[in-house]
Amino acid sequence: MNLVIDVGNTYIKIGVFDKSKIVHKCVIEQSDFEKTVSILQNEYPLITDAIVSAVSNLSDDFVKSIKKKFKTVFLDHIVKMPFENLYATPTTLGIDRLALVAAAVYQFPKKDVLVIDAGTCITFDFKNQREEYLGGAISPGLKMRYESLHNFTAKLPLLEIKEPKKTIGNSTEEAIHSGVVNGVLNEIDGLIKEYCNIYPGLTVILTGGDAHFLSKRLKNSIFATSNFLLEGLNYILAFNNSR
Ligand SMILES: Nc1ncnc2c1ncn2[C@@H]1O[C@H](COP(=O)(O)OP(=O)(O)OP(=O)(O)O)[C@@H](O)[C@H]1O
Ligand SMILES: CC(C)(CO)[C@@H](O)C(=O)NCCC(=O)O
Ligand SMILES: [K+]
Repeated sequence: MNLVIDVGNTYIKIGVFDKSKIVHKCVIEQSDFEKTVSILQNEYPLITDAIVSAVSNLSDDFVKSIKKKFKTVFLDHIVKMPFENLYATPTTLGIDRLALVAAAVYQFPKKDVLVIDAGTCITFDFKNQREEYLGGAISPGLKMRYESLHNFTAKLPLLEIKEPKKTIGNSTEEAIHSGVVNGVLNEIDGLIKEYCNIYPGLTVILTGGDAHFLSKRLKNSIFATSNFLLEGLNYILAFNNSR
């Protein structure tokens, strides 16, 4: 069994996989990591291997504690990937984006796929039918947009994410919800449309912490899935262990 760990910008997401099937998933704060891994180890004593993807530098203690317990792959720009990376600056590409593209290659081989990950940031990542990764886009996530309106102004309150009641926001709160939520929805719908103009048979995946909230409100047809990145990491682990 495999322990699959996605260290995001805000949370750590952990999946336990039995071959290609996810049997357990949790989202935790960074500070609960050690405790959670011990609990999982007791619950799933058959875990032998682990893979870690991190968007930031991991502490030496973190690396040591995982290595001691499992045979571990730390995803970096050198680990072998099932696609060709045509990003102009491949070594600055986010590790999480590498994992998302790997998931797209395994689940939708020989297809044009756009992966949208709505988390701390919203990332767009495109791979074509030839399994070439071309790049995409990075923009602020929902929570970040609410926070930046508050942080960079004197008067705007910090609001929790909420569906706007109307397009024409008629109060400060409604105007912010309309701007942030409708802004993100129109951005996603608009970019999907632009990609579809170039790649008519495009498959669109929406994942990340805000995928569920957004998917119900998007015009375009998409696959919404919360485990896409973890599945990508599990595939990369299998791919590298079989070599
Ligand atoms: N229980 C929750 N607490 C806080 N934010 C949440 C929660 N559930 C969903 N979210 C949303 O999830 C987003 C955070 O993204 P995600 O859960 O994908 O993980 P992350 O580690 O923060 O980000 P990433 O993986 O993109 O680095 C925020 O924009 C927030 O609106
Ligand atoms: C964009 C984020 C922050 C999204 O988690 C991450 O993928 C990252 O730090 N990327 C590095 C820059 C890049 O991908 O080109
Ligand atoms: K993201």
